Order: sequence, then structure tokens, then C-alpha cells
Amino acid sequence: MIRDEVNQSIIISGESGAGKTETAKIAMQYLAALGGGSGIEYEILKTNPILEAFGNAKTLRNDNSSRFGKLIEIHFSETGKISGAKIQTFLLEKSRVVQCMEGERSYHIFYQLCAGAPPDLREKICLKSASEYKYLRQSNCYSINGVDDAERFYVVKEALDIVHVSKEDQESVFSMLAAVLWLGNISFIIVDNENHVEPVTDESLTTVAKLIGCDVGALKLALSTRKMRVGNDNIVQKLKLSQAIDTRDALAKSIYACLFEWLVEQINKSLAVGKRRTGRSISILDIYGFESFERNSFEQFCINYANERLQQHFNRHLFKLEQEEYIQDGIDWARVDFEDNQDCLNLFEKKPLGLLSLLDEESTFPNGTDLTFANKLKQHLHSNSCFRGERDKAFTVCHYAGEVMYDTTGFLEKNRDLLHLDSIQLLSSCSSHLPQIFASRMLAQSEKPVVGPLYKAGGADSQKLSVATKFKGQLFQLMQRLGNTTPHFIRCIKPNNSQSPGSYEQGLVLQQLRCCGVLEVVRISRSGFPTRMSHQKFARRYGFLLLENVASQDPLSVSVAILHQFNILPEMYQVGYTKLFFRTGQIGVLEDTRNRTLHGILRVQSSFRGHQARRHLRALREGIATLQSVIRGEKIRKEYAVLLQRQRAAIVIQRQIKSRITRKKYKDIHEASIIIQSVVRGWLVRRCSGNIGLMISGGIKGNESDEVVVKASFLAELQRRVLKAEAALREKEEENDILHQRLQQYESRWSEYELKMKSMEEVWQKQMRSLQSSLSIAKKSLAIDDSERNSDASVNAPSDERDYSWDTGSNNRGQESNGHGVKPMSAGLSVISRLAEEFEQRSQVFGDDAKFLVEVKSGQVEASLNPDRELRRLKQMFEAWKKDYGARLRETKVILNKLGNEEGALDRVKKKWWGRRNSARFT
Ligand SMILES: Nc1ncnc2c1ncn2[C@@H]1O[C@H](COP(=O)(O)OP(=O)(O)OP(=O)(O)O)[C@@H](O)[C@H]1O
Repeated sequence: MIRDEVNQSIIISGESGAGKTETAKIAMQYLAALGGGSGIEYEILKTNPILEAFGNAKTLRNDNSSRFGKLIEIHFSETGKISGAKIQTFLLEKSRVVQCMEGERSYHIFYQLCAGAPPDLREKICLKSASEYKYLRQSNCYSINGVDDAERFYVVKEALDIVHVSKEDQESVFSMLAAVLWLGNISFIIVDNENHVEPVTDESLTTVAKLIGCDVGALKLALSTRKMRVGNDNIVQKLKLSQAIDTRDALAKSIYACLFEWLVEQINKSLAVGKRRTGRSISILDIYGFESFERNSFEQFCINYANERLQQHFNRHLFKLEQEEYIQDGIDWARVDFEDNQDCLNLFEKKPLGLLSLLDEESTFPNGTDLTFANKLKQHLHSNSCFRGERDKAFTVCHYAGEVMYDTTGFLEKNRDLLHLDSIQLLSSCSSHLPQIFASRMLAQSEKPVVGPLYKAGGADSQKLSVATKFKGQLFQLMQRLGNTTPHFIRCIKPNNSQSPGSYEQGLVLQQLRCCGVLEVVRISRSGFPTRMSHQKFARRYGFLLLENVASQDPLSVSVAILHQFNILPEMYQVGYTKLFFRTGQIGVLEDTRNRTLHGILRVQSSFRGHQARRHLRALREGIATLQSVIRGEKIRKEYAVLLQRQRAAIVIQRQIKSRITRKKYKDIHEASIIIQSVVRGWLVRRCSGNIGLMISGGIKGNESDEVVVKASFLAELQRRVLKAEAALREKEEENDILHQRLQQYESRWSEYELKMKSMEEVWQKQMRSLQSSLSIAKKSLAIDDSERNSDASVNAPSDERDYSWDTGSNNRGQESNGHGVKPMSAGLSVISRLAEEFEQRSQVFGDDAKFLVEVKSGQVEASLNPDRELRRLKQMFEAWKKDYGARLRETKVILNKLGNEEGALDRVKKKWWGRRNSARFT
């Protein structure tokens, strides 16, 4: 399609059950895989289960026999991708809805609905099992081996969802199906002597009325009467049983056929979504195969006519056009004979004496019957080689695929396919939307130019194209469409008649091969030149394979050069006036070489382009990396600056917040401590002035009427403060304990000091006492010496002089040494007395001072001085005095020693006193 820019068609033909539908599905799957990608191909494939459910049925020859013809046109975009599709259907076998042979079934969807409808749907559309419906019961066949109808129902529902049939519409479709089934159950009773009937008002009648949404009375009338126009009058004719049944069945068939058409329309709407008209398409034609049964009726007549048309198309393309082309191009060839079915086609189509024309003619006659039709055929067509009149109402046609005998019973009725206007009006009066759509469609069809019947007595029935005429028109259109495409024929061959695998009936197969002209096709392919190409196209297509330049550039020279270069044998091709003709397989060699070369060129190009692209990409990447690093660096720097600013701001904020928190905390503590203080002070004051407090509280009690309403928050605040105060109090108590401990430590140390002081004092006391005793001994000894001296020596010198003469010093001592020696002794005595006196005073002073300081320290006496420091000072003074006193004592000793040397008496004194004195040392 893309290479030749010509639309293609795949025409699948073969007997019923040969595998046309399966092949069509395989072809669709192949095209979907090849040109899929947009998703529409999935929808296209999903149309198969829907069309099969509504248009296929089990026949004796095929469990899944298509009871309609189908042309699916798959549209492609410029790039070869599927962009949409359109389905056209041909001649649905309506009669199967109301009538089918023993062992066959009606359309699958009825059985699927009965088996698979969920309970709520069953209830809504008043559905029963398949065996409850007369239409399904009559053939006594409800199931197909290996097929689960319930499961298939879900597949159909899913497919309806996929092709966008809404849930409401699906429900309406199922209601229509149920209505058709219930229509079949409507029965009639004879109401008068003329055998006129009326429908029985039972469940069937009321359910149909409910499902299509009409009045029960209106339905009854539509099924039992017929309005007619006689002259200017409208009369109502009551129907007899057979007429009423026909009316009922016609209504059921029409509803089903309209439903099928409507569904195809919905599918087409869905498949057309997003379809872009490029004009490129591949059509697949799957039309019912040639049929020949024991009893063949109008349906087989139409089906076999269609197959004749297709066979003609096949012959035309493979034999006629082929051979005409050979002649036109003036090539040398051997003519191939083939079975041309043109005569048979003429038998059908010739005007005015063809099968179809005569059928239409008879159908328009009010008094025409199947028998009159059969007689007419025999009368007019007996000379036609393809026709043979049979006994009674039968005739035989010699089809390309074999002879088929047709029984004309029901031909006229089926060809007329009449639905009374009453029935159409009934549908248009329905409240459900689908019957209304069906009615308007039927009315629109009846308004078209009429070739169809004029009903008996000039009735007011719907007048429309006869079925055969309509079908013929459809086939012509189809042939026209196929004529604009390059056809590809698929011949399906049925291996056996028993629908069983692995069984191959040679006779049957050979008969099919003969019938459909495959043997002639093989012959013509072998002797003829099935592949052809214009010189220009050939030169253009393969010219680039030439290794050397051809001097002349005209297409023919180039083409011949190519043929030489590839050593194509002269008997394998023919050069025509405008085209080159090749025997089977020859062009394939050239095509292979072309493909290989193109592939090689593509590889080289792709390698080079890849190299270029990689280089470009590398440069781009490096550039991008540099750019990115610059931009990222800049970005990060900016971000960092912002972050830094934020961090600083955060620090400032934190500082502010922390300081605020700390201030608040401090304030709280401060306030709490004030409260504690006030509470403690208050408590102290109240304790101290208990009486006053009692008086005040008494006063308050007295004014109980002035109660203060204390708010809970205030109380809570108070409690909080009390708790805080208690905590602070506890803290203070702890502090107090610590201080108390320290105080005890100080006290223990103080008592240690005191003990030391006392021991020192005792030492001093002892020393004092020893000094005093030494002094008193010294005094006494001096007094004894003095009295002895006074008695022994002169007594001129007054006694008081003895106390003061020591201070005269050396002078006095000189006098004493020069004079008498009494005076120095008394002077020494007075010095010692003074020393003793001083000692007394000083020890008294030191003792008093030390005692005072001890009292201050122990807190017995209050004084603004530091007892420790004063004590240290006192000790220093004592040390200084002791040193001075010791020096003076030593001086006195030296003087006394001198005196003692002069007077022996003094030695004793000295020895006595100083001996003791030395033993009592100052420390
Ligand atoms: N390629 C196949 N592989 C396996 N089985 C096949 C194949 N083609 C057909 N069949 C079997 O044959 C049966 C009939 O095939 P199909 O329905 O395609 O026939 P048909 O030619 O379309 O018949 P009709 O004209 O009645 O519609 C299928 O249900 C299937 O069982």
C-alpha cells in the first residue's frame, strides 16, 4: 500500500466453515501488529467478538458461521500507522431470529445473554433461561461443544465497553434482545368464526410491552390487526393466525436487524475517532461462503449470488485483465482457458429476464406467490444453460462451485421483507429510545424510491427496496470499491465436512480447488507473466543497482541493462510496449538484491550519521556541562549568600528571643522572690503580731457579707506562686542547711582555738606563777642579803635610796665600787622589783586582753573588731615584750653578775635565783 500508493484489498472466500472468519481475524491481527501503536487497533480487534455474537450462529456446517457479510476498511496514516476503521455489513440472515433448523442455533448473543446475564440485569429485562423461549427452543440445540456462553457474554460486554457503547445503551440492547425473545412467546387465540385472532394477554405480551416501552393494548392491536386504505377510506382488517404470526415474527426480525445495524453504526463511530483521512486503506472482505444444502432458500440464493460476483471479480483480475494486458503490450504468450462465470452472473442480473428482476417483478404483483414466481422462472429462463427448472416450486442454478437447487417457498415474502406500518408506528410510539430510532430508520428507508411490492389491495404498508435489489446494489458498490484497490485473494479450503481436526477428504478439497478456479490460477501463473512493471518504474526501482553507467538514459535501455547485469534468462521475461513482464519468482531475485543493497547503504549511512551525531553530542555535552557548572555555581553562590543572611538573621532572632526568655525568667524569679519575701515577711509579721492578726481576722469574719469572688485563674496564679514560693523556700532551706553545716564547722574549729588558747593561757599562768615565785624568792633573798649587810655595815644610807639607785648606771656602780658596795645592791633590787612589777602588770594586761578577745570571738561580748586579727596582734606584742623583757633580764643578770664578782654574797643570790631563773625559760 505504501510502496505502490494504491489501496489494497484482501478478499477471503471459500465454503461455509472453510475458515474465512478466522483468516480475516488473523489478517486483522497481522495488520494491527504491523501498523498498531495508537491503540485504535485494539478497538478494531475487539469488534470481532461483538459482530460474531450478534451476526454468527451455529449451523450444521459450522459452529460459528457468519450469517452476514463484512467488509472492514482499515485506514492508515502517511507513516503506515492504523488511524481508524470502517465496517460495512451485508445482508444479515434475519430469518434465523425466528426460525432455525433442527441442530442449528439462533444468533449466539441470545444464548450468551441467557447464560451470562447477572441477576440484576436478568431481573430488569425479565430474562429466563434459553429453553423458556420458543424461538430458541424450536431447533432443540442450546449449546456448542467447548463453548461457554456465559463466559463469552462477559467478553462481549467488555468489547462493548472498549468500543465505547455506554452502559445505558448496553442495557437497552439487552432489553431489545429480551423483547425479541419474549415476542416469540406471544401466542394467539381465535376470537370469531372467521378465524380472526388476538394475542393472549399473558406474561409474554406484558413483558414485551414493558421492554420496548409501549402500551399493552397498542401492542395487541399492532399484532392482531392491519390498517388498510381502500379508496379514500381507512379500514382495519383483523388478522388470521398465520398473518398474526407473520406480523409478530416480522416485528421480531426487524427489531433484531435494526439492532445489528445500530450496533455497527456505534462501532463505526468509535473507530472513526481520531481517524485522519489520508485515503490509504486496506480492506478485508469476509463474506459468507458458497452454500449448498438439501433445502436451499432465499438466503442461499443471495449468498451464492454474492459468491458468483466475487468469483467474477477474481476471474476478472487473474484471467481477463491479465490476458488483456498481455495482448495490449504485444507480448508473446500462450492463452489459458478458465471457467468464466459470466453466464451465471447474467442469469442473476440480466434485465428484464434475470432471476433478480423476475423475483422483484413477482414480488410487486399483489397476487404473486412463490409458485407463480417459480413458473415464471421456468417460462422465461428454460433456455439458459445455467438454469434448470425443477418440479413444483424448485429450480436449479449451475454455479461456478456446483449446481444448487433452490426451493422458492418463502422467496417473495423474504424478498419483500415487509413490516406493516402499524408495527413501525408502534415502535415509534415506544418510550424506549432504541425502538424509536429503529422506527425512524424504517420510515426513512420506506421513503426512498420504491422498486418493491405494492401490497394487496393497495395497502398502506411500508414500501421499500426489495431485499434482493438492495443486496444487488450493495454488491455493485462493493465491487466498485474493490475495483479501485489491488486485490489479494485468499481461498480457504475446507478439509472435511465433519468439523473435525486432522481429517482430510481429498475429493472434497479437489472439488473446492476446481470450483474456485485455483487450478487455473496455478496454470496461468506458470505459463503467464504474473509480475509486470512499467519501464519507467523498473528503471527507477532497480536502476541504482547498475554497476556501469548506461550511455542512453531512457528507461527501456536502463531496464535492459539491469536484466543483463543480473543474468535474467530471456525466457523468464518479456519486454512489452510499456511494461516488462516476468515469470513467477524472477522479480523476487531483483527485489532481494535491491533490498540487500539498500540495507548496506542504510548501514553505511547510519554508521556515518551515528559517528557525526556522536561527535555533535559530545561537543554538546561538554558545552552543556560547562554551562551547567557556571549556572549551578552562580545559583549556589546566590543560595549561599541568602543562607548566610538567613543564618545571621537567625542568630539575631535567637539572641533576641533568648534574651527575652531570660529576661522573662529573671522577671518571674524576681517576682517570685518578692512574693516569697512578702509571704515570709508577712508570715513573720503576722507571727510577731499574732494578737493583732487575730483581731484582724476576727474583723474579717465579721464582714462575711463582703465576700470576694476569687477567679479561678487568679487562684491558679496564686497556687502557682505559692508553689514557686515553696520551691524557693526549699532552696533557701537547703542553703540554710549548708550554712548551718559551715557554722558548725566554724564552731568546732573555734572550740579547737579556744582549747588552744586555754592551754596557752595555762602555760602563761604557769610561767607567770614560776616567774612570780622566782621574783619573790629573788626578792626575799635580796631582802635577807640586804638586812645582813645593813647589820654588818654602816646604816647611813636611807632605805628608800636602795630602790632607785640602779638607774644611775656605771657612775653609781663606780661609786659603789669606789665606796662601800651597798648602793648597787639596792639598786639591783629595785630593778628586779620593777621588772617583777612590770611582769605582773603585763601578764595582767595580756591575760585580760586575751580573755576579752576570746569572749568577743565566742560572741559573749559584742565589739566591732576582728578577734582573730587582734589575737595575732596581741601575740606579736607579747613576743616583742617577751624579747625586750628577756633582754632586760639578761642585762640585769650581767650587772648582777658583775656585782656578784665584787661581792661573794651575790654569788649565792645569783646561783639561787638565776639557777631557778634558767630552769624557768621564756617561750
Ligand atoms: N486457521 C485455522 N486454524 C484452526 N481452525 C480453524 C482455522 N480456520 C478455521 N478453523 C476452524 O473452522 C471453523 C470455521 O471457521 P470459520 O468460521 O472461519 O469459517 P467460515 O469460512 O468463516 O464459515 P462461514 O462462511 O460459515 O462463516 C472455526 O470455528 C475453526 O474451528
